[in-house]
Parts: sequence; C-alpha cells; structure tokens
Amino acid sequence: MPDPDRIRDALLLHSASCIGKKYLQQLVSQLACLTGAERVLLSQRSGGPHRQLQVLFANDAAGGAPRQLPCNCLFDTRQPLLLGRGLRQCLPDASQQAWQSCLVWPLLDGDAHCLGHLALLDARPDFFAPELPALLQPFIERAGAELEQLQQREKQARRQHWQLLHSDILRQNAQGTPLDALLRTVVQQIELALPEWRCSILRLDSRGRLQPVAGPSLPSAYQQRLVGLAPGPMVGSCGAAVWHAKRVVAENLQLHPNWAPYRELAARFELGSCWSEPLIDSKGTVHGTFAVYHRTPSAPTPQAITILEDTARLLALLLENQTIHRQLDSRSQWYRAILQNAADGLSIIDMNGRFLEASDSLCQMLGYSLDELLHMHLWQVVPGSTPQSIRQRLAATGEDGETFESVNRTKDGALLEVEVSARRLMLDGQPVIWGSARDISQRKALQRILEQQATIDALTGLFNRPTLLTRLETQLQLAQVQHAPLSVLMLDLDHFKQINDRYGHHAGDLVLAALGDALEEVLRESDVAGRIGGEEFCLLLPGLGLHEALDLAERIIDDISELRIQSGHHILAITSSIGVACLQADDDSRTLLARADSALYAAKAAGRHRAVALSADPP
Ligand SMILES: Nc1nc2c(ncn2[C@@H]2O[C@H](COP(=O)(O)OP(=O)(O)OP(=O)(O)O)[C@@H](O)[C@H]2O)c(=O)[nH]1
Repeated sequence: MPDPDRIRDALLLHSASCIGKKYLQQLVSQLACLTGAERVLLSQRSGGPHRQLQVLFANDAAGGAPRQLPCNCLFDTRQPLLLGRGLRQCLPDASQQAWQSCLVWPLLDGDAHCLGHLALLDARPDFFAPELPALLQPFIERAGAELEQLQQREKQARRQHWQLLHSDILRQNAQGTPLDALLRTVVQQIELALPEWRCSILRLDSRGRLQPVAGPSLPSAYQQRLVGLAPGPMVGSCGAAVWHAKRVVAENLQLHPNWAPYRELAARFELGSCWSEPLIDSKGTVHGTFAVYHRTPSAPTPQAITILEDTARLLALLLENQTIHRQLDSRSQWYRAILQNAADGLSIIDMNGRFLEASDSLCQMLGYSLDELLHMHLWQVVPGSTPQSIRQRLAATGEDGETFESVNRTKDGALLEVEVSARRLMLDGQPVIWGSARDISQRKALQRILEQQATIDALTGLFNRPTLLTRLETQLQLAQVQHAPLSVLMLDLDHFKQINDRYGHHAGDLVLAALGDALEEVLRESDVAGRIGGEEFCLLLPGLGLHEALDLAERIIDDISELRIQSGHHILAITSSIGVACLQADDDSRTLLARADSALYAAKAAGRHRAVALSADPP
C-alpha cells in the first residue's frame, strides 16, 4: 500500500474540488486506486424496515453488496472499524470471499446519525496501514455531509413528486374527470414510484359495506372476496380501519389476529402484509380505506406512513368532493324543479334590484324570456318606481320577510296586481332578496265586484241603504268636528206606483235607473247619494246649509221633472218631492233623518213636486 501521506495529498488533488455525488464517486474510485484495496464500497442505510445496506458507489461492477443484511449487523454505526482478519463470518459477500482486511467508517450527518458507510476491503491480511483511519477522517466527514445533502435532496424531490401528483389529481378533479378514473390514477402513480407496493382502495357503499374501487396489481379473485365486506373491529386490516377510524397495520398476515380467518386467503394470493389507512374527510366521515399490500411481511417506515397518510387525505378529499357535488346536484335539481313548476313567480334579486334568477312562471307572468329578465332591474317592472326607491325598499327588507300588494307592468304594458312576499337571504356571502309574486288581478277584480255588490244598489248605481247610513255617520262626525254644515235630502218619486201599474215593473226600473244617473250628474264629488227604499233616495250634502240645500233640492226637482224616459213605445215623465233638513247642534243621524223624513212628508202633503225644508222638528 502506498505511503498514507501520499494518499491524502492525492485525494486532496483529485476529489476535494468535486461536490455531491461526484465527490462520493471520486472518493470511492480514488481510494480504490490509491490504497490498492480490492473493494471499496460506499453504502447508505436504506429507508426500509430493516435498514438494509444499499450500495451507492463501488469500485467494481460486482459491488460486493451483502444486500439482505441490515447494515448495523455488519458495521458499527458510530466508530471507524479496522479489522485485520476473520471477516468471512460477519461479512458474507456474494462471492463468499474471505476478506482478511477491512476498514469501515460510518458516514454521519450533522446530528451524528449514521447515514451509511464507507468500506475498504481486501483479501490480504493486515493490508491497511493503522494510521489510515485518522488520515482519511476529514474526507470521511465530508462524505457524510455530502451524503446527507444527497439524501435531503432526494427526500425533497420525492416530496415534490407527491405534491405534483396531488395537485394534478385535484386539478383533474376540478375539471370533472370521473372519480373512478382519478382513483385508479392515484394507485397507478404510487405503484409506479414504489414498485413493491400493491395498493387498493375500498369504498363504503350506502349500506355501510366495503366495495373495491381500485387495485390494479391485486388479483381480481382476491378483490372479489372483498366485495360487500362488513367493517368490524377484527375484520382484517381494512374492515378494522373503517370500524376504528384508525390506521391498522398488519405486518405479517399469518400472525396478525385480525387476519386469522383470512390466513389461507392471504397465503393463496401471496399477501405478506397489509397496512390500511381509513379515508376520513374534513367532517370526520369515513369513506373507505387506502391499503398497501406487500408480498412479504413488512413494516411501514416513517416515510411510508407519510405517503399512506397523504394519499388517504387526498382520496378522502376526492370522495368528499364527490359527495358534495352529488348533494349540490340533487339540491340544484330540486331548486330547478321548484323554479320551473312553481305557480307563483319566484325571483332572486340583488340589492341593486337586478334579477339574478327567475322562475318560468315569473317569466310567463311578466311576458319576458328568462334571458331578458336576467338583464333587467326591478324598477323596470314596477310602475312609478325609481332605482333609488327600489334600492331603499330592498335595503329595508328583513330576514323575517314581508308580504304586500304591488303592481307590475308586463312586457306588453298591461298592469298586473300582485301579492309579493319578500325576504332577505345570504347567497354566496352576499345579501340578496328572495321574492315570490302571485298574480292577484282576478282575485282583486272579484273582490271589487263583491265589495261593489255589498255597497252599491245594482239598479241605480248609487249607494245602498247600509252604506249610506254608514256614510251618514262619518259625515256627521266630520261636520261636528269641523263645525261645518251638513244637509240631508230625502227624495221620493210622486205616484210612482202608477208608473208600475200603467207601464209595468220594468218601466218602473228604467225610471229608477234614470233617476240614479240624474242624481249623480247634479251632485258634487263630496256629496253622497243612496237609495234607501223602493223609490226613496237620500242625499248627504256636506258643507251645505239649509237654504243652499233647499236651493239644490229645487234644482233637482226641476231636473227630474225634465227627465224623459223611454220605455218601449212610451215616453215617461216623473216628478219628485224632497224633504230638506240641516244638522243641528243636538242632532244624531236618527234625528236628522227623521227631520228630513218629516219634511218629505210635508212636501207630499202639500201637493208633491216640491221641496220642503224643516229647520226644527215639527211640534
Ligand atoms: N219598478 C219598481 N218599483 C218599485 C221598486 N221598489 C218599490 N217599487 C214600487 O214603488 C211603489 C211605491 O208606491 P207608494 O209607496 O204607494 O208610493 P207612490 O205611488 O210613489 O205614491 P207617493 O209616494 O205617495 O207619491 C210601489 O208600487 C212599489 O212596488 C223597484 O225596485 N222597482
């Protein structure tokens, strides 16, 4: 062996300027060349469960790697080792060569953890100079640092690889790639990176049974046996992982108690171990399992556990996404069904009054297409409103909702009476107004007819008796509060019976209708006219005193006497009598009407076709 000092100088010359892999490679080849050792190995401790020795660089192709042994069985992981002879037993080389000289250094990281070894081996006894370890120590330390860097970079590259895979899968998920295809891709990619892994994904169905969804390298006959598996505390790895919502690791399927009923199955399909990770989503729901099988009994390394956990998290996210999408789909189908089938016009309006959504019925009601409506604002369909008034109205709409009547203008300009229910909601974090409009035009028209029927005398178009009496009470109160005059005329046709008798009841009706028209013409807006008996009428004249009322009564008498009413071939003429009374301080409706009635009686008694005013009750 050359002089150790020369070895150090040559190493400084040839390898010190290299870095990384190159440094380690150079170191191995230079040491072989300079020391003349038959074999130089640079190994690292593999990440595997038994920390096997993995040769990274060797000076010859054979490598001389005792691959199946944990490296700490071979070398000390802390101290350099200089062995002279007798290595045959403890270093069973592939070639079974008797290494008589062996010089081994552990390669340590910054925390003095052993990452691997550098070994010089030679068949000749006492081949290495005793001062060589101390002399090479600086190179060995540098080799440790370089190996640490190398391993860090590899670890980082692996992490990046998984991150890329995950983000690619999530991107595909967002783009709508079918879930089954995505699950298969995940498994394929993992098996590509870790060829000894045989992965499987089981999913819980709606009955709570497990169903295989991906497992490309597992025998299909084995997967068939998993169909419909019910989870349980001792059901293999996957059934138990789902049951406990916890990882279940069976390193040796022939020994693990959960696998007792399935040992024969595991042996038949060459399954040595099974590590199963439950797929638990963000809400804690278990969707299934991600499991990794090995042909031989194996325990997961910390790195394998990280991959298991990360993959399970990704798969749970995919499954949760699908569940959410399904729920959203069914909800949006439900909403669409409501929007399409609702009888009322439904809409969602933003706080500026813009239509965000509208039901088919609202489109039909207003005569616009959905597309047209979604480009419109509420003020375009509410006559008399402005953008500002609509915004104010919407801002005042609360979460409890309100119901009110309104009018909408349709596309062809028609006005619709609507009953609106409105309520403020939050949609995508924004306040919006949910509105429901019911077309009540027909109901309102009917209501108006009924109201009219209840208040109006059908024959004359004047108020009926109850309405007139109610109005009288109101007018009376107003006059008393305002200290304003109020007069009442009581009008009765003269000898009306004769018209009926001579020309028939229909002729009498025509006369009454004509009288109604005549009275409406002569009266002011504020006056109130009603038919309170067969041919008896009452007029309320707010603001008129007794004399003015008498004047008006006489004008009415004249107007009526000038009426000519055609009934068949006959032209009918009539006269009337009127009693006039004016509100006095101690009057109520009853005394006022009674006085007007007395005045009418007096007019009849005096020969009819005249008006008589009574300023005080007759004695
Ligand atoms: N055609 C028609 N006649 C009615 C109606 N209501 C009441 N009458 C008639 O009105 C007439 C009232 O007759 P009377 O009370 O004797 O009064 P009159 O004939 O007008 O005589 P004086 O009032 O005393 O001038 C009766 O013949 C009733 O049948 C109606 O709705 N239509």
